[in-house]
Amino acid sequence: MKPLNLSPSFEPPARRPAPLRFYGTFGPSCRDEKTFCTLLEAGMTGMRLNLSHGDLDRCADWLAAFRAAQTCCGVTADLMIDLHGPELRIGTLPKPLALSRGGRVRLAAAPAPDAIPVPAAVLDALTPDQPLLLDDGQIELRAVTCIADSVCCRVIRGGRLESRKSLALPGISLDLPLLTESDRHNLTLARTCGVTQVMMPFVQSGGDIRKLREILAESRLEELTIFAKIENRVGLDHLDGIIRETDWLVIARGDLGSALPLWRLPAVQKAVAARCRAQNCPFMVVTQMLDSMRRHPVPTRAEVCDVYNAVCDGAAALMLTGETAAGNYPAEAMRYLVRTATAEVVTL
Ligand SMILES: Nc1ncnc2c1ncn2[C@@H]1O[C@H](COP(=O)(O)OP(=O)(O)O)[C@@H](O)[C@H]1O
Ligand SMILES: C=C(OP(=O)(O)O)C(=O)O
Repeated sequence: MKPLNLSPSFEPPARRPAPLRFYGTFGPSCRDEKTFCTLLEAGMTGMRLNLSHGDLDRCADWLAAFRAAQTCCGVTADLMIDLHGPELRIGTLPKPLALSRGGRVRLAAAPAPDAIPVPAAVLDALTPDQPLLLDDGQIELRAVTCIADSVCCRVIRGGRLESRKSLALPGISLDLPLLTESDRHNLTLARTCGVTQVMMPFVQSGGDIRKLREILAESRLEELTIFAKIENRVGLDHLDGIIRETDWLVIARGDLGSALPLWRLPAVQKAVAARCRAQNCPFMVVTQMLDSMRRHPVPTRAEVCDVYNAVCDGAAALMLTGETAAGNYPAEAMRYLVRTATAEVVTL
């Protein structure tokens, strides 16, 4: 594997940008006024809508509840849209699929019973033995036979696969457009929906951010703050150019963790943080910060340490994803996130 062109630095942050920002993610567990009020009272400063799971117009009720909660609590919060962009995901399944180790499963471009729907570009790129990582690497498949419109895979690591989960093809880089048709449609709705910030997935170069700025300007959305997600090796290789162009950088550990051997992720996170600090670029750390709180009301010791370490490394924002979107304890998770990140330094 080519060495990453990043030198780690363990210098303490020059300054802690204040105040810290905290985000939750909309989803089935986080869509009513009461929940939003609890999150805002806990210190949340903004919500992110992941457009890979639904368009802005389909979330009108959620957005109205979020606005009502801000009025009720007397605060103003950010509304961030996370574009679909060139991210690879599986399509919609009629029902979740149970995949067992050693079993076989078919990938197809068109919906078919018991097949996983994937973009046609994925089928074209697959060759026998190519690994596929699904749902941030929870599930692993290996291509066995590849024919034009269908690929048969062996299940290496099984699990329960739900609709629209992430898909990574280690070692393969597909040339996909910066924005999808649905992204362009959502941008036309952004102003009326009160969007204040936009997250761009799989940023590959400073040029991607310049292009996004042009598109935002054409849509009269130039005031939106841009958050560039670093999610793969190409993004890491072009980090300086991306930092120069973006307003914020996002260390998006879900997809980034599938693009590298997972044990290298902590060192890469530290190195990206150091580069952001050196160039005075505010950055956000995201994904699985309090993942066990999807199922439990109290986080693990390792999770609270991860949150605090991210702040010590200079993160100016932290975001919860599945913990608020689809977890059982969204309010408790936000409370732990804010309290841990803002806990006083201890001198012994
Ligand atoms: N807008 C939405 N509509 C329905 N479900 C959603 C939405 N956003 C998120 N979710 C659910 O919450 C989970 C976690 O959210 P997120 O981390 O944004 O997605 P993912 O892990 O798929 O990138 C998603 O996998 C999905 O099940
Ligand atoms: C937040 C992330 O992006 P997504 O939820 O789109 O996978 C991530 O990859 O860490």
